[in-house]
Amino acid sequence: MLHIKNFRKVYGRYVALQVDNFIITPGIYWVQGVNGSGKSTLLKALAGIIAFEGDSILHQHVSLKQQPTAYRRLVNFAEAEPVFPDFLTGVELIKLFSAAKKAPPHQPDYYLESMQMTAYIGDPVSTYSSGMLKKLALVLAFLGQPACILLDEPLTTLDADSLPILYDWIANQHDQQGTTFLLSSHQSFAGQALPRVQNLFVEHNTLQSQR
Ligand SMILES: Nc1ncnc2c1ncn2[C@@H]1O[C@H](COP(=O)(O)OP(=O)(O)OP(=O)(O)O)[C@@H](O)[C@H]1O
Repeated sequence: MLHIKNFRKVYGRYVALQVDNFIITPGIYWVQGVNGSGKSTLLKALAGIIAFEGDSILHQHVSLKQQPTAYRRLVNFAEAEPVFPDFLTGVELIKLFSAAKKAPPHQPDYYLESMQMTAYIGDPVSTYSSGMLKKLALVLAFLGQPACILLDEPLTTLDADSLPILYDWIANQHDQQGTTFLLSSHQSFAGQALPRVQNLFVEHNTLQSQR
């Protein structure tokens, strides 16, 4: 359960997003909103990547503001358009994230094999296509034992073969670990392969469960 409390994000004088009190119960959520509505702002803030007023509290006691390290170990995030230092290889990034997230040994192997990434994962990320970078960002977001995984525009740049694999990862992680997912998109959800998806809307500079 994620409790968003007295949330306010301003860019200069512009109030991009305000969420007074919102509880996200365990589940898989499709966070929908038009371009510029504030989806990335919400996910980055909840991931602890950008500063905001208010707090995000996991499981009623792990506060992003009070226990930032513990919170960030439990809340994983993949950017819409991931950027990594060019000179690092996928393997090095996986090692870095595995250490930070305390991932069990060999946890990445399943993801790398199922998304057919083993042939290039040892290469520098400067040689990756946008889809290859996206897959790497998705693998990194599953490392450790996250209570919550935030995926910003997870479907963009993924090829048709990779989509059902990602849906399998999400469904298995949710069923086996109880991980909550927030998946943002400007489109309606159309992935029948993923059951029990609930809708959330970022509209009118706030987060709501109904239009
Ligand atoms: N760093 C920033 N500085 C100033 N304004 C920003 C910044 N980042 C976002 N904004 C503004 O905040 C609002 C929300 O942006 P955000 O990127 O969160 O939207 P989004 O819903 O993710 O959009 P998209 O679907 O196009 O990715 C927009 O009006 C945007 O112009």
